[in-house]
Amino acid sequence: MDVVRQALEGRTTKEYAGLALLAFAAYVVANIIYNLYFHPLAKFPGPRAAAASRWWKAYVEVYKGESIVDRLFELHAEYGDVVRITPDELHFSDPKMYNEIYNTRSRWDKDGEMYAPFGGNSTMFTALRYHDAKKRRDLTASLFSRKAVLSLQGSIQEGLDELCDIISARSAAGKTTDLFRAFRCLNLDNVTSFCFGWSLHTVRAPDFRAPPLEEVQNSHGGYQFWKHLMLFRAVLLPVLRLRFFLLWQLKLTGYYDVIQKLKEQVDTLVARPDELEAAPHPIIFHSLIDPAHGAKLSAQELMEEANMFIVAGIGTTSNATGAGVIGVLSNPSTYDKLKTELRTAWPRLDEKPTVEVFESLPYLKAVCKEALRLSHGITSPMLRIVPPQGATLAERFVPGGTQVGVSHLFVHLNPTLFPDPHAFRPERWLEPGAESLDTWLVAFSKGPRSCLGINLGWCELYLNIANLFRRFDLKLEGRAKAFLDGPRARASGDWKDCFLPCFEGPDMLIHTTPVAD
Ligand code: HEM
Repeated sequence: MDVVRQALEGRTTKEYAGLALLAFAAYVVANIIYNLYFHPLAKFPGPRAAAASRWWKAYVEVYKGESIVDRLFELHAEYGDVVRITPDELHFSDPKMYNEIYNTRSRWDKDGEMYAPFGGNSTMFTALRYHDAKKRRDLTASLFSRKAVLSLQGSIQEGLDELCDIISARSAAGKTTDLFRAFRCLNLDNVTSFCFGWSLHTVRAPDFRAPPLEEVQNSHGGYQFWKHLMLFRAVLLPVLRLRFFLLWQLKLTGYYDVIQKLKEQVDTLVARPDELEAAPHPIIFHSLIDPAHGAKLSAQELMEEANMFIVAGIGTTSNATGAGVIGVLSNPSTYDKLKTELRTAWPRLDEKPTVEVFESLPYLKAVCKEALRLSHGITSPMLRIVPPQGATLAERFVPGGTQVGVSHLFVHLNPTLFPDPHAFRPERWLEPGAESLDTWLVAFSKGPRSCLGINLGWCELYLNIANLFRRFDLKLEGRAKAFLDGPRARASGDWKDCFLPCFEGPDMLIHTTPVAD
């Protein structure tokens, strides 16, 4: 210490700054040398720049604006089944590793950096530890059971009826419809009415350009920035929150409408829990607020949990619907088979079948599975932390603390499991032995952190596809947002990986003609 003190004594500010810079440079160099030669993952293959520093991945995702999944396909082709893509992170390409990492036995923590941009770790989705998430999950799980979802299918069908009326009116006026936007609106309305008992009726927005959704869509690009820049996040997130707060105070429209409505509801229910009785059906607040003992979570936690359901529920379901629509329209024989099956099961338009009937239709089911396969659910590798004792993955020992993941694309686009993987081919789910493929449909993920909303997601998807293709003749105008027809060299086609796929391609404009019975 004396040596350090002597070295620092009597220096000018400039010299102090120089020394600090030198110390920092020495730290960076030492860190790089450690990462390359002495780190427990040093023997795993991958680009040297990626092994040296986290900045390589940040460079690809933030500076170059690329999807890491595209790089991962190239890297696995070069280095094999396991690739080190940051000093502490491994990605696996073998679909079998998906089941090793995301399964009911393993209760590995989520990675803090990946989930931090969604705001703290106070919700079920962002809680890093399994036990914390489970406590929250248990509170609302019954609301998302198959029985509960089926009992509320009528309200989802009502929303679809309104959407179909709007599409019919547009068609009568000679307008095409951006079905990607239309279904995002519908899914937002569904999530709020299912979870909170009210709807903003965003399907009524002109051209389905609902301000809350346009804002969410435009803010997706920021995800990679916030994920990587820890320092920025620590300093800027409070500033950003202040901005949100000010905008909200100024009563600007957009996502603040949603937050405002939620806040009014939460404040009312926390103050007067007996008002829950006025809800049209069981909602999440029945589970989170006990009329006898008050709220189980604070008002702030209730708000965050509620907001999380919206974030989790809109993009995923509408992406799957979009992939289904594009997929069916990309092949005339798929279109004809689906229409024929739907017409037989639903002969009179005014007698709408239930979702249980739709679930029994083999071709529709295969279309929905193919839509989920090619929309992927979540596209980023969902990083999990190997527990302290380490684990054996792909026949190699992986030390505790390592971030590991398998992107859904490496399962869904695996050519051995799904030959000609980019093709939308529902028939693959109907061929002999196809039941075994179900294991590899991982759009909702697997294990204890898999999707809580899976029953709602399936129910919406069946109803969306069935109603659209039974009630309208559809024709794609030009090229659409592509899940399927993007350049094959880029696995991601027209989207960028922002946790979910974030679309950059042209609008999904569809000519719709209402059909008579
Ligand atoms: C097709 C539709 C959907 C797909 C493909 C999907 C996919 C997923 C995936 C892959 C996860 C795991 C995320 C991770 O581990 O990082 C997840 C989690 C979750 N999803 Fe979904 N989701 C869909 C619809 C919904 C809906 C409609 C809701 C509810 C409104 C919902 C609520 C949730 C919640 C609460 C979690 C967090 C579970 C936890 O961490 O324990 N999802 N979803």
